[in-house]
Amino acid sequence: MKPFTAITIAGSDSGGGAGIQADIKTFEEWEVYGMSVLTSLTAQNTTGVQDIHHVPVSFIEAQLGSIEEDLPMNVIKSGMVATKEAAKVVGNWIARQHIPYVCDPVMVSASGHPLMEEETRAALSEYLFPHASVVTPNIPEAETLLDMEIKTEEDMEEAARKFVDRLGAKGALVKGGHLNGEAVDVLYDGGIIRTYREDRISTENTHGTGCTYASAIAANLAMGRTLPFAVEYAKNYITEAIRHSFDIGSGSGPTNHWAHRKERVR
Ligand SMILES: Nc1ncnc2c1ncn2[C@@H]1O[C@H](COP(=O)(O)OP(=O)(O)O)[C@@H](O)[C@H]1O
Ligand SMILES: Cc1ncc(COP(=O)(O)OP(=O)(O)O)c(N)n1
Repeated sequence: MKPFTAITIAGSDSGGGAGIQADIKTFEEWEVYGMSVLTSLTAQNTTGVQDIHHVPVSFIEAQLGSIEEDLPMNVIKSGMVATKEAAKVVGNWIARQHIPYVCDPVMVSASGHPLMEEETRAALSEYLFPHASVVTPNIPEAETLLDMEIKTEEDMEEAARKFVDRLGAKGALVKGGHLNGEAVDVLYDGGIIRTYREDRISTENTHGTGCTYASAIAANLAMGRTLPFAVEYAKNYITEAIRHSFDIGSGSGPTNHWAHRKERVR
C-alpha cells in the first residue's frame, strides 16, 4: 500500500499543541503519512515560549536531502522558519519539488513571543511565497507583511489579493481568528474570492489553531483535492478541533486533533 504523504518544515513545540507536533497529529488524522524537517526547537507550553534553539542550516539541508533522496512527497507545508538563511535554503529546495506547497508564515506565538527574526520577513517574500500554492497568514501576520491595517472583511479581501498580486503567491487564505464576531477566513486563488464562515466558539484553548489548519489544508491537497475544497474540509476540521479543545495547562490549551472522529467532518 502506498499512502498519500506530506512533509512539514517547521519548529518543534515541546508542549505538543503547535508546530511539528500539531502538523504530524493532523496528517495522521487525515490518514496522510507525515514526514518532518525541524527548523527550530522551542521550549514551550500553554503559557508561552521559554526558550528557542535554531537548528543549524546545514542540518536543515541534511534533513531535506534525506527525505528527498528516498521518500515520495505529495505536499509540502512550512511553519516556523526563523532566519533568512533557513528561508533561503528551504525556498530553494521547495522550488525544485514542483508539488503543492502550503506556507504558514509563523511570526509570533499567540502568547506574544517572536518566532521569527525581524530580518526574515523580507526573506519570506523573496524565497517562500513565490512557490506557495497558498499562504495562510493570520491578521497580525498579514498586517505586518503587507504594512496595512486589517479591520474588516473587505480589508481581508484586499490583503488576500495583495499576497497574490504583489508578493507572488498562487493563493492566499487570510484567517480571521483575531477579529471579533464570526470566525471568517478569506481565500483568493488568483481567480475569485471565497469566504469560509463559522460561528465563533467561546474558548481560550486555541493554541496551535494556525498550524493545525494549515496542515489539514496540506493533507487535503496531498489527497488531490482542489484548494477551495481543501480549505472547506480543513475549516470544518479546525472548527471541531477548537469546539472540543483541551483544557490542559494553565494557559491557552491545545486544539483537539481527533475531534472530527465525533463529528464525522471528513
Ligand atoms: N474562537 C474561535 N472559534 C471558531 N473558529 C476560530 C476561533 N479562533 C480561531 N478560529 C479559526 O481558526 C483558524 C485559525 O485562525 P487564526 O486564529 O486567525 O490563526 P492563528 O492560529 O495562526 O493565529 C481560522 O479558521 C479561524 O477562523
Ligand atoms: C514551534 C511553533 N510553531 C508555530 C507556532 C504558532 O502556532 P499557531 O498555530 O500559529 O498559533 P498559536 O498556537 O501561537 O496560537 C508555535 N506557537 N510554535
